Amino acid sequence: MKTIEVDGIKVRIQIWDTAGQERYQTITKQYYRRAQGIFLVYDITSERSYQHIMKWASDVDEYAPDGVQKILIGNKADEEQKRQVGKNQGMKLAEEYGMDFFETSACTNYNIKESFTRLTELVLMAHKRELEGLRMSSADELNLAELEDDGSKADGMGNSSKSCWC
Ligand SMILES: Nc1nc2c(ncn2[C@@H]2O[C@H](COP(=O)(O)OP(=O)(O)OP(=O)(O)O)[C@@H](O)[C@H]2O)c(=O)[nH]1
Repeated sequence: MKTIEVDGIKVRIQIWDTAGQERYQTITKQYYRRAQGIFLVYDITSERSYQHIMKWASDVDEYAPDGVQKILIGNKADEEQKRQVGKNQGMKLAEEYGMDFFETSACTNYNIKESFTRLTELVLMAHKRELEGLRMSSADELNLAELEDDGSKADGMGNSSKSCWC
C-alpha cells in the first residue's frame, strides 16, 4: 500500500509485483483480474525482456478487465553502458499499443514517482469516465421513464379530450 497525491487528491494504491518466471504464470494471471492499472516492464539491458513484452501484453488483454490502464516501462535506465534496447524502440512499441512510456531506474529512482503518478492519474480518469457513463445512462433511463409516463398521461388526456370532443 502506498499513498500518492494526484491533482491534490490523496490516493491509496495497492501494488502487486508479479513474478516474471513462466512457472508462476497461473498465479500471476489471477492478479490481473482485479487490476486497474498495469506496468508492462522490460529491462533496457535485455533485448529478450523487450521481446517478451508482446507475450505480457497479450496475457493482459486476455485476463485483465477491459478498462485496465497500461503503461510501458523500460527499467534499468541507469545501466546506459549495457543498453540493448533503444529508447526509440520503447517509444515505438508503446505507440503501437497506445500506451504511455517511461524509462525508469529503480536504483536511482529516475521516473519512478512520475510513472506511478501517471498510471494513477489514468486510472482515476478512466474511473471518472465510467461513473460519468453510468450517470448518463441512468439519466437516460429516467428521461425514458418520464417520457413513458408523459406518454401515458398524454394518451389518457387524449382519450378524455377525445371523449369530450365527440
Ligand atoms: N541497475 C539496476 N538494477 C536493477 C534495477 N531494477 C532492478 N534491478 C536489479 O535487477 C535484478 C532483478 O530485480 P527484480 O526486482 O528481482 O526483478 P523482477 O522483474 O521482479 O524479477 P522476477 O522475480 O522475475 O519477477 C535485481 O538484482 C535488482 O537489483 C534498476 O533500475 N537498475
